Amino acid sequence: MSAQSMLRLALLGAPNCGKSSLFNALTGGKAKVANYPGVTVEYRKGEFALPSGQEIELLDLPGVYGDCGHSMDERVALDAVRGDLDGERAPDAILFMMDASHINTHLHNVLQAKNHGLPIILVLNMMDMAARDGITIDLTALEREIGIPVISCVAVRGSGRSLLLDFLEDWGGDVTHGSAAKPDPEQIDLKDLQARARSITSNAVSRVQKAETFSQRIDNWVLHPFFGIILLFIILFVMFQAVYTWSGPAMDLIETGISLLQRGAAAILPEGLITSLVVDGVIAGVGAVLVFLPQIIILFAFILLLEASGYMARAAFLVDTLMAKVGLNGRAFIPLLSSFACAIPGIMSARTIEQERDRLTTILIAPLMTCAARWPVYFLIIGAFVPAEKVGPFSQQGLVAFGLILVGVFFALLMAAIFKRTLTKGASSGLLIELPSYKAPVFKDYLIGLWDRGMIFVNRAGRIILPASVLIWGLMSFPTHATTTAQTWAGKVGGLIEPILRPIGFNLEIAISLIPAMAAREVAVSSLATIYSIGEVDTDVKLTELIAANWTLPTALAFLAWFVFAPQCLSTFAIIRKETNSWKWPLFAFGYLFVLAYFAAGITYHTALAMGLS
Ligand SMILES: Nc1nc2c(ncn2[C@@H]2O[C@H](COP(=O)(O)OP(=O)(O)OP(=O)(O)O)[C@@H](O)[C@H]2O)c(=O)[nH]1
Ligand SMILES: [Mg+2]
Repeated sequence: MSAQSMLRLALLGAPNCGKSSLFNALTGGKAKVANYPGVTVEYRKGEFALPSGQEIELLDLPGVYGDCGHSMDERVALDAVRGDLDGERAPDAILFMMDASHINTHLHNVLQAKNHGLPIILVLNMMDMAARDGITIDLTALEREIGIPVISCVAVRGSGRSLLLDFLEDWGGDVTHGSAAKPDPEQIDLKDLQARARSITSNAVSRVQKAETFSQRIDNWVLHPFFGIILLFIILFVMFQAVYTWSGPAMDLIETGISLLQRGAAAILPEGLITSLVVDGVIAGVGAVLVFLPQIIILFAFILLLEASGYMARAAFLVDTLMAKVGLNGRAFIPLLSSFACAIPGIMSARTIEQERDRLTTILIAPLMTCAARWPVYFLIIGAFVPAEKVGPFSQQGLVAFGLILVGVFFALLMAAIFKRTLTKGASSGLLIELPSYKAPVFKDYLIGLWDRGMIFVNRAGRIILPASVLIWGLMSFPTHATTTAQTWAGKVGGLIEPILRPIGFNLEIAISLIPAMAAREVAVSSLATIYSIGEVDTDVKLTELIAANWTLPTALAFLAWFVFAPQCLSTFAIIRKETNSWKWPLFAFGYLFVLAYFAAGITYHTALAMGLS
């Protein structure tokens, strides 16, 4: 079948109604799915075929609340439907999706969407949730009143999608042949549209009067002004404790594996440069980062659970007052929280913020959230200098990690307050967020999500850390007559920036490791591993032990302080450049983060020295 006759359908609808879930299920796509509004901020294409052979190209779009496109993500969705996206034709028809459990508040949106002038059907998703909440919908009456086909759906279940697929068999043919009905437009103003929607729902939707829904009952506690905050704090605290206390055995296993591999390679390969390249360069470098995989998995096991359950949006609601105090838009919470995985999706999800200035403030502070690439650095230094003991029932290392994250958050809030009073002055609006219903995670999606996060970490080891380790090994190994690090090529390159870093307590090895860390922050760890492995004959000595033996405590603390700000991630600046469409803001972000990192490291170093730490 030619590309021309492939049917292009767009998934339109309010945020969090299940568009990406359906998209993934039908096309085998990997769009991010989570239980809060504003997950998808960019369009995505995928394909699938109906049993009849009809091929369909499906567009997953960001959620929209109407047809105005107040924020950047909404504009992407509306442009896609109107055929205004660069290099993309308009879709042939619209699958308008709606969360059936929120039909009363959302119905006017589908009436408005009829104005796009494309064949359209209403996919009433989450029928299972509607049933849980005691909502019954008369689909025939609804269809008659709105004047377009209405299909019920449970996107996350195979059986829940079958009605939709059956319907598409016939309708798809009609759309292809141009015989599918185009709806009559409803060119009336929003108020009248809402009134009409109300009258339709009063005829077609009935609701068993329950005193409180399941979600409301839980929210009495979760959103409580006092207990709610305590619960949020406990959740975050337990998360970081778990990262430390549960990861031990798996880490030991990986460490043993790596050292066996090193010994095996040393035994098989001929003595000399090749062995050194494999053992000290590749295995030591890549292994030094891979050993933190268990921690990353545990961290994401928590984050994904919070995202899927519907708690994330509640957390945003709880901290809204605090955010407003520093002048941050309530919508900034979710982009900032996403930045704990990586600043790049975080910065992109700032698209959900309507006010341009607030979006910019959020983008500028997103790199201060502790991204997954910073974890290996924290783990390494904490592992080397903080004893693995308990303070009461708590892991001391977990407490320090939690502290570092809070420092990052504190500075993010501080910088936001400063930016909002200077660069990005202007009123912010409060948080208007629709709280999703609580849901148990879809187990398969949860595991896939966890697997994907783990693979991102492992792939980076292959794509970035491996070449960087080979590079550092090369620079460290030549000229072959060099007897000290300073005499090697790496030493010469590192020596260029070392004088700038010496006043803040950094040694030559750190200076060298920071250069390839421009590619990814965790490369600092793999580079240190390679640098120290080359001088070390015994492969069983752990990197933490080498660092503990070679660095003073003030240097280690300064290094940690540097990484709270860690300006050096090139991909972050590339995405800031793209999202702000200017060079000014990435350069500014780099500049301010660099100054902060430098002073934080310097102050930490000299304070530690003055306190007599060594
Ligand atoms: N119980 C139930 N949960 C569903 C159903 N469809 C989706 N979900 C869940 O609803 C949440 C939101 O799903 P998404 O697919 O991310 O929603 P979206 O419309 O793409 O959201 P945005 O990208 O924010 O616009 C996720 O937690 C899904 O697992 C359904 O039919 N039943
Ligand atoms: Mg989505």
